[in-house]
Amino acid sequence: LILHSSPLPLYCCKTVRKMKCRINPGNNENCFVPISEIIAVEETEFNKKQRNIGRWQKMAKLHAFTVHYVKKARNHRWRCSAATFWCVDEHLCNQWTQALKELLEMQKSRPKQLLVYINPFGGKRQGKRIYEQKVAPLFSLASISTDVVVTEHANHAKDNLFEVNIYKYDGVVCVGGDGMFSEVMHGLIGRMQKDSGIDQNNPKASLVQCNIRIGIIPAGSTDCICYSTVGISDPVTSALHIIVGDCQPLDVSSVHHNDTFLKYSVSLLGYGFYGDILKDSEKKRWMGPMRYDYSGFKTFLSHHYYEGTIAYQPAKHTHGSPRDKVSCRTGCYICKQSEKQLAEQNKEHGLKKEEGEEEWKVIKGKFLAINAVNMSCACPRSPKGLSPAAHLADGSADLILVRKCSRFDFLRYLVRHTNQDDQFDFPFVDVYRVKCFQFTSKLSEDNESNVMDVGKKRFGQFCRDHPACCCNIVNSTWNCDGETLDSSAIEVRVHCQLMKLFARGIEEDCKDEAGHSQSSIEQLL
Ligand SMILES: Nc1ncnc2c1ncn2[C@@H]1O[C@H](COP(=O)(O)OP(=O)(O)OP(=O)(O)O)[C@@H](O)[C@H]1O
Ligand SMILES: CCCCCCCCCCCCC/C=C/[C@@H](O)[C@H](CO)NC(=O)CCCCC
Ligand SMILES: [Ca+2]
Repeated sequence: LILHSSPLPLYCCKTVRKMKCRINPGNNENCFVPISEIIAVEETEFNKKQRNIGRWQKMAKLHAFTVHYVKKARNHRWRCSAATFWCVDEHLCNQWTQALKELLEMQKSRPKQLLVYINPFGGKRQGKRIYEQKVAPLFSLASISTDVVVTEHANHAKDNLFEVNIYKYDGVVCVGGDGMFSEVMHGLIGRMQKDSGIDQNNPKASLVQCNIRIGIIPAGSTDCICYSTVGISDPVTSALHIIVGDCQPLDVSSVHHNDTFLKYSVSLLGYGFYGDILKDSEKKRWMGPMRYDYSGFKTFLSHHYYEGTIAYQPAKHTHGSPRDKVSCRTGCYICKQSEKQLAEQNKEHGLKKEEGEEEWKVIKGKFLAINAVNMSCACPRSPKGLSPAAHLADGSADLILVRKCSRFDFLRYLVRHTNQDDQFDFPFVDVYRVKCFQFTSKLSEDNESNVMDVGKKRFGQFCRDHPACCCNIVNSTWNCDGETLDSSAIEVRVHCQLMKLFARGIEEDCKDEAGHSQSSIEQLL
């Protein structure tokens, strides 16, 4: 929709929230709105205030309609803006309204019915207010009907997803943080496997893709998944991505221990530093999002390292590397290629044979942190994330090994998560792009081979009681997307594009001076 240069005698006024378009066709300030970014079209009553503009004042009767559309602001923020058009010809006005409504009806990827779960206790406990004040009015404007469940306890959403008729919905929305998203994801993926007769406890099982998209309205403490897939943690922006029906496939890792399914992960699987932060911060939930800063500082000072063995299979199917200078962006070429290649491989060889044939690389050592990330893990604390070049949907994870080093060096490493310097450019940091890996701690290896004597056990207890001790005898815990895992020995496999989000990845910022996006010219009406 080109707002000012229509050949028809339609006029646009700067009504609801300033819109930079003019009725003068000679003016250069065009405003392009792709149909895909129109939120709604409404017949509008022309009130006295609006009529009271110069030459139109004398006209007898004016007919009008309003186009609500996505306005892209800076830093990936989206807002709902509106432009009202009017003319004297009622038939012409109706024709425009009808034509635009028909075009909107043709946008088949838009959701019509959503199931919404709100965690009232996530983050700063604002979930319910955020949904009611900022999101529900937009859904209603876009004629989306919703069934809303305010959760009453942890796992409420997950359990509910095994009971309801999920197939009548076009998507599931979670209002909360990464933990709430994880619940909904486990519910949906688990339900899909159950309905297809797939045993989640089999680490080699080919999981069934989940085509019901999840939308995240950020109201948590880290909101890493939202930030990494949209570029900002902002409820209105996320609601608009849901309304326009965006679709972003996402890799999911399955985590097993001895043929028992533990959890799925989409963002961070962290042992050592991030596991210890999480374990400590759980006791401080009352502090809200601040708990991570408190526990982060404490864990940094404790400077614990852990001994163990990692075995991994490199992700040979993907063209990218974790040291690339380019990041995953909307319509990412590498993600598309990986998807194609994996599909071909699976067709030719079958998954089991392929994995069985490939070599495993083994690394033993003492680590301050072992992090496996399926996406960059960008969040407001670290805008480029733990692995800036990680891809959302390439079927691989970046395995980051931070070996034992001095506190000062570890601090230098952490600080690089917040600036433009390369956090992998340290002799004590290694990063690999993998499709699966296994970890066993030295302690559990020793336990299994029965070499652990009583003295060591006592020493282990001593170290737990004295966090200032950096010794390597106690186990850490795995932080799986913000939840702790019970087992330290795990087996992880990345499932390429197992699920989909209402998002489009991070868009390249290409704003003109007026702040309008220049993309999607082909889609213009
Ligand atoms: N009504 C509820 N009462 C208690 N816990 C809940 C309720 N609803 C959901 N939960 C649990 O609360 C946990 C944390 O929620 P959420 O992720 O929304 O917030 P957060 O932990 O502050 O944010 P983040 O995960 O981004 O750090 C989730 O794992 C979820 O299982
Ligand atoms: C001197 C300044 C140093 C600053 C260093 C900042 C580095 C920050 C990196 C943040 C990476 C977040 C990864 C995301 C993990 C989420 O799945 C998880 C659930 O929400 N959050 C945490 O575990 C919470 C993790 C909180 C970490 C602080
Ligand atoms: Ca990935």
